[in-house]
Amino acid sequence: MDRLHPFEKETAAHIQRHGLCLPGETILVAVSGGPDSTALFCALLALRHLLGYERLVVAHFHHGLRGSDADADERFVAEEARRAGCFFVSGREDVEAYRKRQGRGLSLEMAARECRRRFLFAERERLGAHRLAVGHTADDQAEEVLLRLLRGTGPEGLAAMRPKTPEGVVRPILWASRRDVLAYLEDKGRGFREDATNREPICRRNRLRLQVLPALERIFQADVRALLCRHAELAARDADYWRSVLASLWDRCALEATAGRVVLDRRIVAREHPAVRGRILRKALEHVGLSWGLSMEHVENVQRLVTDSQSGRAVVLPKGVRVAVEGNRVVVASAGEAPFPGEAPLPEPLRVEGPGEYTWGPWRIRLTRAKDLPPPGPGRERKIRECGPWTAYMDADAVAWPLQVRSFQPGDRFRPLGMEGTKKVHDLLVDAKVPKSERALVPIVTDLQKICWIAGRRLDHRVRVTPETRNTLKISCQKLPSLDSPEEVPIGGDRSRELALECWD
Ligand SMILES: Nc1ncnc2c1ncn2[C@@H]1O[C@H](COP(=O)(O)OP(=O)(O)OP(=O)(O)O)[C@@H](O)[C@H]1O
Repeated sequence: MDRLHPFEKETAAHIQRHGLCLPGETILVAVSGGPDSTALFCALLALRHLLGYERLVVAHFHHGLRGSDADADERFVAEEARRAGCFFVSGREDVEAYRKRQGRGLSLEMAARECRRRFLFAERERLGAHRLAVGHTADDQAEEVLLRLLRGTGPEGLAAMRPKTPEGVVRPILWASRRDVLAYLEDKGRGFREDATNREPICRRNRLRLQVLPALERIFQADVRALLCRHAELAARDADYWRSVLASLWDRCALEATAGRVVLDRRIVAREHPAVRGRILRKALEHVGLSWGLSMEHVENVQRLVTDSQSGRAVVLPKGVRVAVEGNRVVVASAGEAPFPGEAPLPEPLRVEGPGEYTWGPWRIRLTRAKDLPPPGPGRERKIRECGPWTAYMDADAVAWPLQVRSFQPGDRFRPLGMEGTKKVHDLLVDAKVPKSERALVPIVTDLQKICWIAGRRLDHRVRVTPETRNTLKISCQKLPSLDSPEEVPIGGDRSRELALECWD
């Protein structure tokens, strides 16, 4: 122990304090070649005998970005592993291609992270490693706390990165600042690779690191990073407390909990303090798969439903999740599940990659390249005017692919064709007297950015066909016959005129 560097001693203490690894385990160390993960690898190597690991395996992921620099990073890490006598594994994926394929509006940073995680977890599984060690530091933690605070994640989110996660990811140098890391590497005479993009203010995280945190430290004349890390520790302690409170409350109030459906005892939930009620409702929403994309307003709406609404009322949340109150029960149902017995489940969102025929709920949706439109002029205007409310023509070049067909979600807004400002979709449906029970079945066509078309109602201004439009998409919806209403919804109707006139405003 005496021969250990202070950085290594501190890392050993952190590992032991949080129970990050046990003797006899195999650890997969994720090494980018940057200073943090190089220091992590170096410290874990030095602690190998003290902590009694069975094996250290080095994993490196090549993101297919940054050209020859990334090749050199891979060679550097492979060489470090070879010199230390450790087994080395590497993986590679074209992140840009992955991002395009996913079409979820992922940033390059997010796509890189997803690809890297997939690779690291798959390798851990394949090699039977017990832990996956990553080189996050206290500086990364401070950035993460600030990012989450500004994203409005709520108190639990401020716990940010934990030293150890339920999936077996461990962060042995989460205690260390970047300054500690650099001093350690210098003392050990270890080189590392530098990613030049880390020094450019190209994404929010980099801007926080390079501009905001230094400014805050100047203004407050304090170690703001350490204060933010302290917040994370306190928030983690509170989050652990809440977890145990919620577990026992869940046992009392969850009457049923399957993969897509949770039924809670409304009397118990309504009696609780709003802070507890909000958390138990969030837990139920997480249970049916809704953890991201929930705003505070969504949770407030659900709270109000539980405390103030009459039986039979429901609210629709992102991803088509519905919460309904029925007598003394609160039913939380995922998109494919029905909240009330006998009620049709909401259709799952439908991804539309290109022209073709699709089915979404009770609708047949046809998307074609509009070859039937005459060139710009009165003929084209007439054609659009006469297409009826269940068909729309859109400027194909104004659309960010892929399209999606989904139900109305609270907070949905769009700019109806011909209007100056935006309008709430909810208000549009209410004004159009669409019965509440049918609102969720109105097909809403969106692209990667926003709403494009509300079938039967309005097109969004952004995707309208103009005299400059070169490529046009034609989309139409037709209701499939059902046992209750064997008639198909007629195509056409009074709104066709209105729509076409708006088109040329
Ligand atoms: N290309 C990669 N291959 C393997 N592991 C990686 C790679 N990129 C990141 N990691 C792991 O994820 C951790 C956090 O990644 P992040 O991009 O935040 O790196 P960082 O804080 O700049 O660290 P480093 O200085 O090690 O690059 C890294 O410390 C490392 O353990």
